[in-house]
Amino acid sequence: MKIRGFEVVSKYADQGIELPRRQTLASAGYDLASAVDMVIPSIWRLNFVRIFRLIRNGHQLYERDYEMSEDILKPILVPTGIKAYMPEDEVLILANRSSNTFKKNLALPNGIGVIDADYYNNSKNEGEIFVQVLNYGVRPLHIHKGDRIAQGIFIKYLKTDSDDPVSRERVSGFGSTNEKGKM
Ligand SMILES: O=c1ccn([C@H]2C[C@H](O)[C@@H](COP(=O)(O)OP(=O)(O)OP(=O)(O)O)O2)c(=O)[nH]1
Ligand SMILES: [Mg+2]
Repeated sequence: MKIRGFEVVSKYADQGIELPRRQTLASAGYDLASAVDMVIPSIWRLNFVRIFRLIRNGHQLYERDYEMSEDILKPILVPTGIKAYMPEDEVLILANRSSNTFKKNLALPNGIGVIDADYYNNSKNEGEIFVQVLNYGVRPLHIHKGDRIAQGIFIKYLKTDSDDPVSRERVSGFGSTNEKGKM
């Protein structure tokens, strides 16, 4: 019987994606790895672009410059090629690995990632888990396919006496339940 677990999303089938594992008997987190090779640019460099625009515009920041720099500064999404299923009253919490901050200057800007049970197999991206990251080091960070990037911890969550969800299902993720739907 299926209760909770991980699966490879169909986009990455037969691409050698391994299912997340715990490293030791008493490790809480299942380590999630990057599904691709990619470069995470340094936020300093990105901020430099913003400052450069400021100077170029004679210290007058136009609305479009704000918009552009905000776009540039969006966190990078690292695909994992993995989806997680679990009972409705559970959630998979994505947490950073301590070694990411100590060795790689890599932060999860959302603090923790919340992977809802109903994200699994959603019609937009099949429930693929993405790890939001920011590289606060000064150099670009090269990530290789298979590098462990975050850890996922399954936990049960509680509901209030007057619990009344707005909708019965989710469409996708990263702002899908937002009325403006812009994420
Ligand atoms: O680091 C993350 C955080 C979230 N998600 C996916 C799973 C989660 O179920 C969905 C929605 O996340 P969340 O509820 O944190 O974002 P939101 O901004 O509230 O979006 P939504 O309106 O879709 O709930 O996005 C990830 O893949 N990685
Ligand atoms: Mg949400």
